[in-house]
Amino acid sequence: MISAYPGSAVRAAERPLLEAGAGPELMQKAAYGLYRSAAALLAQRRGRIYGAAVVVLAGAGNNGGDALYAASRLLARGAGATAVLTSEQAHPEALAAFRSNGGRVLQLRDETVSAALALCRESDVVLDGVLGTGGKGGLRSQAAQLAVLAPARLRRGESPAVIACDLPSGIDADTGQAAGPHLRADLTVTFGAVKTGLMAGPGAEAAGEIELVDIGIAGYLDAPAVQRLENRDIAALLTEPVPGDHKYSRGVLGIAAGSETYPGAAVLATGAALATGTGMVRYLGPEPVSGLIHAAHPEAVCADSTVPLTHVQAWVAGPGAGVDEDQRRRAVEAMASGLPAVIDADAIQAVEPGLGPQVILTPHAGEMTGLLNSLGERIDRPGVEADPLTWVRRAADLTGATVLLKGWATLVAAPGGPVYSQAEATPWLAAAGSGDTLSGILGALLSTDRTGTRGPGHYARLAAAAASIHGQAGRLAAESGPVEVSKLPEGVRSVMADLLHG
Ligand SMILES: NC(=O)C1=CN([C@@H]2O[C@H](COP(=O)(O)OP(=O)(O)OC[C@H]3O[C@@H](n4cnc5c(N)ncnc54)[C@H](O)[C@@H]3O)[C@@H](O)[C@H]2O)[C@@H](O)CC1
Ligand SMILES: Nc1ncnc2c1ncn2[C@@H]1O[C@H](COP(=O)(O)OP(=O)(O)O)[C@@H](O)[C@H]1O
Ligand SMILES: [K+]
Repeated sequence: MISAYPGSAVRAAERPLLEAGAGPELMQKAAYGLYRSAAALLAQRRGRIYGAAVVVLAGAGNNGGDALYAASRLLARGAGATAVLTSEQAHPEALAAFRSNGGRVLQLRDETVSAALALCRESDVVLDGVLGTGGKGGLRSQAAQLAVLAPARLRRGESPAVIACDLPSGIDADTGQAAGPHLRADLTVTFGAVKTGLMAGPGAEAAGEIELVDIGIAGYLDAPAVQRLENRDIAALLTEPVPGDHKYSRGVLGIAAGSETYPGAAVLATGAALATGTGMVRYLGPEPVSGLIHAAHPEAVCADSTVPLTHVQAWVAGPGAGVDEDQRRRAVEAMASGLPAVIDADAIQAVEPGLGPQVILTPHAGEMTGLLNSLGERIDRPGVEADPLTWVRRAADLTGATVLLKGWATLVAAPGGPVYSQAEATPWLAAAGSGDTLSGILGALLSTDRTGTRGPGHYARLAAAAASIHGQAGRLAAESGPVEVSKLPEGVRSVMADLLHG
């Protein structure tokens, strides 16, 4: 489990140590961790550190100090380094150490911006030490022009690799918002604790990989604000059949999805649920859709019945439901059933406040915007995308349901409770029908759930697990080319096999 804390909480945890005079020691620990990561990356890419070209973007504060000290260590191993100072001030001791190890300095001004960008582009690694947890708003003045730098992962290039010191400069350490221009990284080396701003929204997109450097403040932190499940956490949530099982005891999933207009959604959700290991799918919907489901998945049991007359352990309602009135009624019945229920796509329009955490809403940003406005908030889609952490919490609190907000980092909030962020996905998953498979995966996890846990956050954990399995299946599929959503269940089966037996 990865735990993340707002930048403000990390600063508060550091305070007693700073007051006790441990500031320089903390900075050396941070800088050493940054140096180690940069050295490993350089060794991997070019075989050795000697002769590497390093650029440090250094702001006025301690973030610049960390980056300058890290670069000093690279200088000591034979790298060449230039510090681009984005402010008239720089951390004095760190800059002195950098100079005395042979580092060159370029003051960023209007007339040196293009030289600075050229230096970055010709370098092997750029250390972003412009702003850290002390940053307010986006990059300003000439530093804003550095935001055009694209990390190697976004250019499919070898160099320069961009390493963010603590967090990408210009990103809000608490929310992940980008109030203005910001830098983007291949790797973020973060100090003391992962910041929540690296787990959500623009911050998650800008961070790249995340590495945590322990600087000895863990004992001063309270409960995390956001968590991320790792595979061992997900494995602990999964249920395997045991010798005495029969199809009903393994868990039956009811799926009320698809319509004459959008029949495929039901096929995709069913396929994904079966690949995740539900014992049985009972499908409710119109005959033409049942026919397609039977053709693709003969094991599914289909009827044109109602939710109360159908015996299952969990529901999925909404994918591809369109304006089908029967499917809408089934979604409302599923929400009222008291059973775990995934409410997706068109069914989200039927949501009313007063739900319980066993109801899991799975909007994308557009559906989230509609939901929030129907609940009295005034927010547009760009507003949701800019600060998804705030809005996913708000939606959970307003509805009483668990809310999963899809995106590059998928966020899950339990009402009044924990928040999870999963970022295993690939942008190849931004494809029609991809969300339908996510609801099938989540439905299957809910139907087979035998952990016996019903405490706060349990449904959020299962939803986070589903998002991770979906994301990992997408990554696996993308290894052999563009993702064909109808083939995604094959990836889901492999990911499940690894989780269960890996
Ligand atoms: N406090 C500590 O104990 C430790 C802090 N560390 C590092 O220190 C960082 C925090 O350092 P600071 O508090 O000095 O803050 P920062 O280095 O994040 O930046 C603060 C400076 O930038 C200016 N500034 C703020 N927003 C700006 C903007 N939008 N455009 C231009 N200038 C802006 C401020 O006026 C101030 O001079 C952490 O992120 C981390 O990298 C590490 O050395 C570990 C220990
Ligand atoms: N840029 C992205 N990077 C990674 N995953 C993404 C991205 N955009 C969307 N996804 C994922 O793809 C899925 C898309 O779901 P959704 O928009 O509901 O699709 P549909 O309604 O067509 O089935 C979600 O799981 C979402 O998290
Ligand atoms: K930074």
